[in-house]
Amino acid sequence: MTSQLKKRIENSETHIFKAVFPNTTNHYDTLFGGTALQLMDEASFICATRFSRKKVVTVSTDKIDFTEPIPQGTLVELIAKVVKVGTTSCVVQVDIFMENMYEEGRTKVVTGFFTFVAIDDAKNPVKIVDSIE
Ligand SMILES: CC(=O)SCCNC(=O)CCNC(=O)[C@H](O)C(C)(C)COP(=O)(O)OP(=O)(O)OC[C@H]1O[C@@H](n2cnc3c(N)ncnc32)[C@H](O)[C@@H]1OP(=O)(O)O
Repeated sequence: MTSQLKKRIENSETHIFKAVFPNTTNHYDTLFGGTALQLMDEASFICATRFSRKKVVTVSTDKIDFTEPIPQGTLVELIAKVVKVGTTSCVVQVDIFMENMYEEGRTKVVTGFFTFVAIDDAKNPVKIVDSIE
């Protein structure tokens, strides 16, 4: 991988923080799974867009495991990073980290992989980056 491509990947790493307020939780007072998926899709979309600076669409997501509940009143950070670059596609890894508001330290609770394809105005796949120098 060239240094320019590495720089592009580094610059497009995307971080989003959220407070787990009651409007995002389920009847167990933990973050609703569908909300977590929506946040992950959004973070990965922003990352793929900033990486390519082109129109991108989600073509696929891999299996996503919810290894720990995320209680109401915690803070979460989503970190999205390009981990694979294809011809017209790229794969973005999204991790969700959970932390207590009043304690240092955090735990990785969810990981997912999202594949995006760059498209033109006619919705046909185009190169994800114009030239990989
Ligand atoms: C941001 C949003 O909300 S998007 C909304 C949800 N997403 C959509 O509506 C997308 C709907 N899907 C589509 O329009 C089409 O499937 C497209 C444009 C994404 C791809 O069209 P295709 O004809 O499948 O393209 P094609 O076969 O040339 O594949 C394009 C790339 O996608 C990859 N790809 C296609 N299907 C998959 C898949 N299921 N999993 C992983 N990668 C895939 C291919 O490997 C290829 O990558 P590469 O060029 O880096 O090697």
